[in-house]
Amino acid sequence: MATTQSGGRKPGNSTRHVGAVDGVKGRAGRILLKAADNGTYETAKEQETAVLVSVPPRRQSEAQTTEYLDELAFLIETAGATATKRFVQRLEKPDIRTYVGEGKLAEIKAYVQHEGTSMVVFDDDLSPSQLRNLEAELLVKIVDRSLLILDIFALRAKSATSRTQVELAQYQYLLPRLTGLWTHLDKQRGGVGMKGPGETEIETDRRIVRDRIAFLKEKLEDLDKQSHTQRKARGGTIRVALVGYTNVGKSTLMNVLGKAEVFAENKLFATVDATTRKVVLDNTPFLLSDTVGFIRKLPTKLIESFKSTLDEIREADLLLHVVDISHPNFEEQIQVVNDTLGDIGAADKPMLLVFNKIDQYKPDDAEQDPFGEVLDAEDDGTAPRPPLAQLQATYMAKLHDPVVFVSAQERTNLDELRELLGKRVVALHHQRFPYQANTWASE
Ligand SMILES: Nc1nc2c(ncn2[C@@H]2O[C@H](COP(=O)(O)OP(=O)(O)OP(=O)(O)O)[C@@H](O)[C@H]2O)c(=O)[nH]1
Ligand SMILES: [Mg+2]
Repeated sequence: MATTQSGGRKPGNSTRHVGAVDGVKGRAGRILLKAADNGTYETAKEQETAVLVSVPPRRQSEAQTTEYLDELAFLIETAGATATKRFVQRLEKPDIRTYVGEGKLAEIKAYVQHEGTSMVVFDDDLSPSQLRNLEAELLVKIVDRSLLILDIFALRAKSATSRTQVELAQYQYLLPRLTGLWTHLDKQRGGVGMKGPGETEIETDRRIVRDRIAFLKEKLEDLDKQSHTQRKARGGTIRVALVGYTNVGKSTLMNVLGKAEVFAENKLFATVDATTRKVVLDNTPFLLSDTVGFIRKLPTKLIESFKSTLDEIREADLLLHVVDISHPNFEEQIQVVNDTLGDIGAADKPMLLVFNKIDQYKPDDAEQDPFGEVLDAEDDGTAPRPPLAQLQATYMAKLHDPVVFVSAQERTNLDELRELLGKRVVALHHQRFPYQANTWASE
């Protein structure tokens, strides 16, 4: 594994930006864990370590900050490294030069050098100049949120389409960052057997990257035409898409509803490729698609390049919005999903809210039966966790729509979900195809 050691860079591949080496070769490459020359990915022999850094606004609660850092740690773990330390600095906004202030930067540097940490991970996107300054100062791999998410997507993407989509997003991320990343290294290098790239080489690389972006866009258009034709062929059937925050249990639900074998794992972005299965409820067949999960601060370039995967959502007749009720931030996650649906032009779709993982849900009084009485919550800055019955009533009143509480894993209340889903599908079917019988005969 090409790990950049603390305090010094390995000659060779680390003189370029972390994404560049695999990128210029022209395939969606891993960034944190480097691909071997033969194109296979090494399993980490020695785990990479990461320091997490966040600059929350002053008004953000302590609990919220911890939640966000927990999520970042989870992302890092999913990418194959371990978070060993967290640095938080409350600022009105991040420092324009180095994201954190001077004092905090010195603190981080001291820690990284002492511990030999392999990378520093930032819970936001860094500007090209911040990235350059931080690399020059900390002398280890600098990873921002987009780079990290792109890396996980590169790890997960399996189909030709999703691999092309990830690769496109990686190049788009890389392009504006090519310049700075080279120049500061030039200054540091000082000629000890490390002949650095000059401006001409940067220009050449930029051109290669631009060409590659154009090529990938074309390739995606072709792939898109094919999948559009495929989707059109399914024209006479109601389409339902599972949507939701990452790791809420969409694939698990797909497996139990669609009797499919979809990869589900307690890691973020287990699913990057959309999968579709035919399901029959109330004698009405429909197509159920499992889709990629959303996350806060999802890189916009990634959303754009994932257009054809997201078409699965845009073209659906009904969305099954899965929520992990046991997550302390589930309400914000609902909001992130709704906002992202808005961004991709799928905000006004009929939706059924499915609250999953009720087996893991603990109301504030853990002794209490989850469907029991309301109790006062302790004020520790986190939202109170009322009993499920109360939550259900609140959401049903708010949405004027039934909501279902299930455990996909424990198979709890799935009949209720099937009944509700079946009714919606039959209604949509009659609406869409008024002259068509809703039986297998029509298929
Ligand atoms: N306790 C509990 N765990 C569940 C339940 N449903 C799913 N899980 C677990 O949650 C984790 C994530 O499940 P997935 O089905 O992969 O979630 P996903 O929404 O498809 O995630 P991404 O594809 O990463 O967006 C897995 O470890 C599942 O076993 C549930 O009802 N209860
Ligand atoms: Mg999944």
